[in-house]
Amino acid sequence: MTHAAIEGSPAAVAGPAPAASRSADRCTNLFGLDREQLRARFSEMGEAPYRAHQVMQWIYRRGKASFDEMSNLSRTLRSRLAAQFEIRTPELVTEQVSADGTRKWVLRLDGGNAIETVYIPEEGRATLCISSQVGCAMDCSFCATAQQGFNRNLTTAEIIAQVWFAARTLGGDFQNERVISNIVFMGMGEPLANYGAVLPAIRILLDDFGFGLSKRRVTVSTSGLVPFIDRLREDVDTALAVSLHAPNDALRDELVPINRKYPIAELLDACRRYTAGKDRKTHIVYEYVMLDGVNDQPEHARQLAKLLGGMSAKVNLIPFNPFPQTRYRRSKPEAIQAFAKILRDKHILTTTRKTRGDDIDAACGQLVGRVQSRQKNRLGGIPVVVR
Ligand SMILES: C[S@@+](CC[C@H](N)C(=O)[O-])C[C@H]1O[C@@H](n2cnc3c(N)ncnc32)[C@H](O)[C@@H]1O
Ligand code: SF4
Repeated sequence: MTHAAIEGSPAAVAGPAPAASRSADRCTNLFGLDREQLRARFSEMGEAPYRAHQVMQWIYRRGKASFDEMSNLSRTLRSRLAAQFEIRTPELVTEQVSADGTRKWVLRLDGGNAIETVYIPEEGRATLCISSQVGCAMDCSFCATAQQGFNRNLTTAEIIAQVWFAARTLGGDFQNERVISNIVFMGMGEPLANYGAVLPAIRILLDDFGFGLSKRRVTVSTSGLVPFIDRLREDVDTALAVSLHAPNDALRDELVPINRKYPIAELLDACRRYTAGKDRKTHIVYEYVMLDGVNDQPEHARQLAKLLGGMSAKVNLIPFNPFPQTRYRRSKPEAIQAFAKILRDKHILTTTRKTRGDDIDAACGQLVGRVQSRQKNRLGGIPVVVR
């Protein structure tokens, strides 16, 4: 086992290459291959690359997971594909449906781990919240996932399988119905700490699923891994949400320990680079969990307004979602309103997140899945990714 510190090159935390990219694998899970990778595999097999596109259409536009059903491919090709590839659909452990229609699925992974995926239908949109890691090593003090520790990165295939599973379970036609209009990497884990698997997953979401997701409808939420914010902009430039949660370094060091590595000034510089040259309406959403008596005072709101003044920013206040053994409490509604008013008076676009699915522990930060043999590790107080 080696320990890769967050220090240094992005590759240090990108984790191992997803299984899907190791072309020597005998049975590659097709959920893990983006268009270019699949075309390359078809070329290696001596098959016309356009066939790769046909296969992807069966999987991501028609929701099929069996080669037998791919009727525009010859019998010979279908059996060659079955010998080299698999389409491994996830195994459902439990499904819970909230009074507000939110659905939470616990999906089993190899090795006894399980992750959680949440579907949130709302007026005019339907958001799927997906996981990127089993647990999380970032150790934010107010997050239930952090309490689980970190086990491993998800592969691209495991990320994509969540979306495919949700679309199939919701019973929609992948092509014609907007069963899923938005995807947010806000489930278990820090997506930018698993960049090597998350990037191809984003490409598959944008290029191949039939929902017609634009990059504005895919949101990567991060606790602030600065080098990867820059990489994301260069590579796919999706919508970005930043978990800020505090207006000064002293408090953020305590709530979001990665701040000790990438303090607020560095983080906001990366955010400025992310929005540079874009339409002013392209905001970064700054998430701010409202913790009673901790970060919810008028002084905090004034500091936050000063910090974000002049930036393409929208603040999303998230009422804290409690979990067993937490030391925090949710801010009082009056405190949240007063906080929002201070920001709005300073012309900062501010919304308060409606808590969804909390009766089934499916709200932000409540996802725990099942994390086997936790390997959370710390180096000088900075969480490290273990691989
Ligand atoms: C679980 S995280 C996953 C994405 C990424 N790791 C991040 O921190 O942005 C998604 C969002 O939930 C927030 N969150 C975590 N724990 C929470 C809690 N107990 N109550 C409300 N929001 C929480 C995070 O701060 C973040 O904004
Ligand atoms: S808030 Fe995000 S980064 Fe922090 S521990 Fe939870 S999942 Fe990880």
